[in-house]
Amino acid sequence: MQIAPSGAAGPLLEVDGLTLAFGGVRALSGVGFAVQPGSITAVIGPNGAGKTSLFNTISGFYRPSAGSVRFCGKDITRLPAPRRAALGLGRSFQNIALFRGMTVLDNIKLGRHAHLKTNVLDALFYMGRARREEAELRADIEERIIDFLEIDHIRHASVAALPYGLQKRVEMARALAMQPQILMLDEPVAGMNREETEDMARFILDVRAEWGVTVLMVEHDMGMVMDLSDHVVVLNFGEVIAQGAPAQVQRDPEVVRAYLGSGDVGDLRRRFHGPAAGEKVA
Ligand SMILES: Nc1ncnc2c1ncn2[C@@H]1O[C@H](COP(=O)(O)OP(=O)(O)OP(=O)(O)O)[C@@H](O)[C@H]1O
Repeated sequence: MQIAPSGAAGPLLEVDGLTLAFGGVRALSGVGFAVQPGSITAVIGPNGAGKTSLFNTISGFYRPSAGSVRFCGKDITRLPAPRRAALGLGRSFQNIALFRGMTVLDNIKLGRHAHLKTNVLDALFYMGRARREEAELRADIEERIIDFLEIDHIRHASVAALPYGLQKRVEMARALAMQPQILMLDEPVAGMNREETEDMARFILDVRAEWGVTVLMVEHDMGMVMDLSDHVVVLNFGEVIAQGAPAQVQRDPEVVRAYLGSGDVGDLRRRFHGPAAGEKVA
């Protein structure tokens, strides 16, 4: 099942020479990589490496001082964030950005509004079409996204009352309701326990397999990154220091150095694979 066509051949998203500074701090320096349609691409890097700055620049919240962002072959570098969302760039946030006083269903509906074809004038003069779209919208949300993410039982619950793992899932549902071609997930399993992490990993794989949505994520959980990703981009101090297949990136000496302030190679191995059987973690 695919909710949006993947568009032009070639990379779905291309970032080239992206540079961003906050006063004297260079958050991004000439960052470049491509996201292939149907792939799962992960951006990793130590704290402060520039991952969130990169996400905010791709989705249009920050304006880069140099470089470009191309989506489906089109230059979108100067496009405001809502236009990018309407084109098919959906995203979730590191700190959940849901309307906590609203229900799950209402939060998801807000995501879908980025895509409604009816504008205000249309709505005034062609109420029939608006109502049809509303009905389709409800069916779409209820039958597909809610079922898919297994949140049927909480559709009328207030978001504020939900456990963290479920709130993250609702945020993903809202992003999916935008019918994105690419789903950008900012730390999708941060703060989750092992079971919640495994559930979310399964949903990410299913989003790609069943909905044909390309995934770009920032994530600190190295086990998940290495298990799920086709392509890994490593940032350090705002620069891409390595990129490639997970196995290739793990062996890269620059990546090892970037992650190893302590010089302890075992630390990196644990970050990538978790503790070995019987191993005590300090
Ligand atoms: N709004 C801002 N104003 C000033 N400096 C900022 C701002 N946002 C980020 N920075 C700086 O830019 C650099 C990159 O930060 P960023 O948050 O993008 O890194 P990150 O890789 O996402 O870190 P983390 O893993 O801790 O979330 C850091 O030096 C940070 O202090």
